[in-house]
Amino acid sequence: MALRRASWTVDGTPVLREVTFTAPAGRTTGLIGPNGSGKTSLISLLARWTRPTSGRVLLDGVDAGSVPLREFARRVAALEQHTATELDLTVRQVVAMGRVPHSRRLGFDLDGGDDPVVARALARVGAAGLADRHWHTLSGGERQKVQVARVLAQEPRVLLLDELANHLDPAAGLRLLDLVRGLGLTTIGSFHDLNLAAMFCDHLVVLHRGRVVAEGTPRQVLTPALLGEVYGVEAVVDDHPATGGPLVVMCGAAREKEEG
Ligand SMILES: Nc1ncnc2c1ncn2[C@@H]1O[C@H](COP(=O)(O)OP(=O)(O)OP(=O)(O)O)[C@@H](O)[C@H]1O
Repeated sequence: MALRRASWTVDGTPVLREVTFTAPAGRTTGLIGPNGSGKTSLISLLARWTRPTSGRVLLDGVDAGSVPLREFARRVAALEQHTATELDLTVRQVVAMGRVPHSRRLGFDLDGGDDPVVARALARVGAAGLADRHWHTLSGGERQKVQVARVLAQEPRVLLLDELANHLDPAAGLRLLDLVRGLGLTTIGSFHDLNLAAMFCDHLVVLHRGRVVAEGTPRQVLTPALLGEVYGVEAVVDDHPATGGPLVVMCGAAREKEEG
């Protein structure tokens, strides 16, 4: 999946500015950048929840907007940062929603009844025991796992993950990221935790005020100079003792510049 000079402007305010990058096929691309830099907005463009004001979103080399929606949903699955909390559905039904693009009938079996893909997806994220629970009774971390099961049930080729590690304890976050990486899909995810991004991504794209300001491997991108410029932090970048990749150690935040 790729963006070519994609911009998104809301009420005259540019949120994304001429963003261009290609997510390597079958690899994990991490979007990083400070609060408000445009990560969620970028995922929204890729997921077709919003349209670029100018520029293009490409899926397999063609304009993503020209791919019929059902076909698009068979190829691309997205995990939102905030999912509705008030759904009156069981967990199995939520995961079964991932099967909608594959259903031949109009409508679909909301119970996900005998669909083995639904059961398998729940088992893969360690949430089989939650299948009959009501969605609105789940904790934040349990919801996150169930949403991952939903996107797995969609059997996509491209995965878009906005803050996958949100709400998850360290072990649960690492397990889900391991699972996702092991799928070998083209994955694009946003991260606040730079060390998780470094561990799980082959490629990083750094956003700052809606622009791409750096791109490359975690080792190329995560430098003290870039972290200072983009995040306003003093940081040391060491070698991770387990992965051999970069390990970011925050030493302090520079004073915030006053607006105006
Ligand atoms: N629908 C909208 N209307 C107006 N402004 C918006 C809208 N969506 C996003 N923005 C603004 O665009 C900017 C980028 O927001 P976005 O949510 O993409 O950033 P982000 O990098 O995901 O931030 P965070 O790390 O805080 O989640 C922010 O200043 C936000 O207020």
